[in-house]
Formats: sequence, structure tokens, C-alpha cells
Amino acid sequence: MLESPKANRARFITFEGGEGVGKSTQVKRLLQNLQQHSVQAVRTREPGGTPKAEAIRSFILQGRSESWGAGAEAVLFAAARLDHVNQLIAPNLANGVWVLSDRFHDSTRAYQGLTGGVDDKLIAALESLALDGHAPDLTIVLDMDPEAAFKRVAERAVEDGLALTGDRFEKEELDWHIRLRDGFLAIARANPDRCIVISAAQNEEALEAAIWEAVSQRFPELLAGSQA
Ligand SMILES: Nc1ncnc2c1ncn2[C@@H]1O[C@H](COP(=O)(O)OP(=O)(O)O)[C@@H](O)[C@H]1O
Ligand SMILES: Cc1cn([C@H]2C[C@H](O)[C@@H](COP(=O)(O)OP(=O)(O)O)O2)c(=O)[nH]c1=O
Repeated sequence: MLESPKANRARFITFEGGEGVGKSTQVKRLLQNLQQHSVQAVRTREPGGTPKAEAIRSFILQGRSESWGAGAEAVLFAAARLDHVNQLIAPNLANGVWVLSDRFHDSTRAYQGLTGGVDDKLIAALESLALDGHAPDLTIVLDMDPEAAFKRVAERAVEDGLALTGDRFEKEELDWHIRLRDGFLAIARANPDRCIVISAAQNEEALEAAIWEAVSQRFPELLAGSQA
């Protein structure tokens, strides 16, 4: 089969899912795996990734932001995302550097849209503004029972001698987290070409291997040794 001229372009991969499913752990592991295959890559997160977007992150997740409501939050997350795309994601991809993001636009769809009740049209309009054509090439949805994920986070906090404080989304009730999980699964079903759902209810190494298998199947050039 003839390779398309774009076969070896830098890829944009996002990780999505509920709280504590292991996204940040696996973003770091995938970054290492890519680097071991001589792929230049960076990792980032949302909300955040650039100084302006990090400022919006603290504004939304802490302090008095509860009164803003899901609609205004969707707008704020989109403003942060626009800066993140323009300042970090697009320039890296243009330079041939793969970008791995811990959360991206599906989090707005799931949290503010499907769970928060913000109208689909507003979500779609904000997405088109913020993404500016930079949709992810692949989205890995890490899926597990939210109660089990919460226990993981709590156990780790006890081991580390930390108080479990959490941001305000983490403090929502269990049935809210179950709806959130269903929201991410619905997004994956609606976007089968872009999204892969992987069970996060396995140890870190097994999950890392499952993710590497999915990524290298999706981008076979990784195993062909064709990355400079
Ligand atoms: N596969 C796993 N099995 C058990 N614990 C895990 C696993 N992956 C991550 N953890 C632990 O669970 C907690 C949440 O992981 P993290 O990667 O921060 O999740 P997220 O970014 O999705 O919130 C951390 O304390 C982490 O060390
Ligand atoms: C990117 C994004 C995040 N969020 C929420 C999800 C998280 O609760 C929070 C980000 O906090 P974070 O600590 O990154 O969450 P986690 O480690 O559990 O993934 O912001 C939205 O509600 N909408 C968005 O568009």
C-alpha cells in the first residue's frame, strides 16, 4: 500500500475520562514510550498548558467560581483552549512534535455539555472557535467505575499523608460521576474513528501496554522506525 505523504506527520493525542482514572499517569508513560521510539513529543494538560490558560484554570477550579454556572464555564474553558491551541499545540505539531494532552475538548462536551446541560449548539460553536481546525488524531478514553477510581485517589492520598481536598468537580456526588462516565462513553460511540475506549481498571503497566498497542496500531509508522 502506498503511504500517504502525511503518514509521518506529528500526531495530536488526547486522554479523556473521569476523575482519577489514571490519565496523567498514562500521558507520562506514553510520552516515554514515544521518546524511546525516537519520536519528539511533548505533554500538556487542560485546562492549562500555557500561562494564560493556567490562569483561567485556577480561576475556574478554585475560589468563588461556583456561581459562574456551566455555560460561562464552557466559554472560559474555550478561551483557555484557544490560547493553548494557538500557543502550544499548533506550533508543536507544525514543527513535527507530537502533542499529548491530558483532557481536551471532549471534557467540555462531557462536563459542561452532557453533564452540565449546556446546549449542543453552544458547545459546537465554542469548539469550532477554540480548536481552529486542530481536532485530535486520536482520543483515548480511559473508562472505569468512578467509585473505584475515587478509592484509588483516596488510598494514594492516605499513603502520601495528604489531605484529600479535590477541586470542585471532584466533590460532586457519585451519580453525577456516573453520568459523566456515560457521557464520555457516548462521545466515544459517536466518534468511533477518533476515539478508543480502554478499561482503566488494570494496573499501570498493563494499562500502559494496552495504550501503546492501541497507539502503535493506529499509527503503524511508529513501529516501522520511520520517525526521525
Ligand atoms: N492503573 C492504576 N492502578 C492503580 N492506581 C493508579 C493507576 N493509575 C494511576 N493510579 C493512581 O491513581 C491516582 C489518580 O491517577 P492520575 O493519573 O492522577 O489520574 P487522573 O489524571 O485521571 O486524575 C494517582 O494517585 C495514581 O498514582
Ligand atoms: C478541560 C476541562 C476540564 N474540566 C474539569 C475536569 C476536572 O474536574 C477539572 C480539571 O482538573 P484536573 O485536576 O486536571 O482533573 P483530573 O486530574 O481529575 O483529570 O476541570 C471541565 O469541566 N471542562 C473542561 O473543558
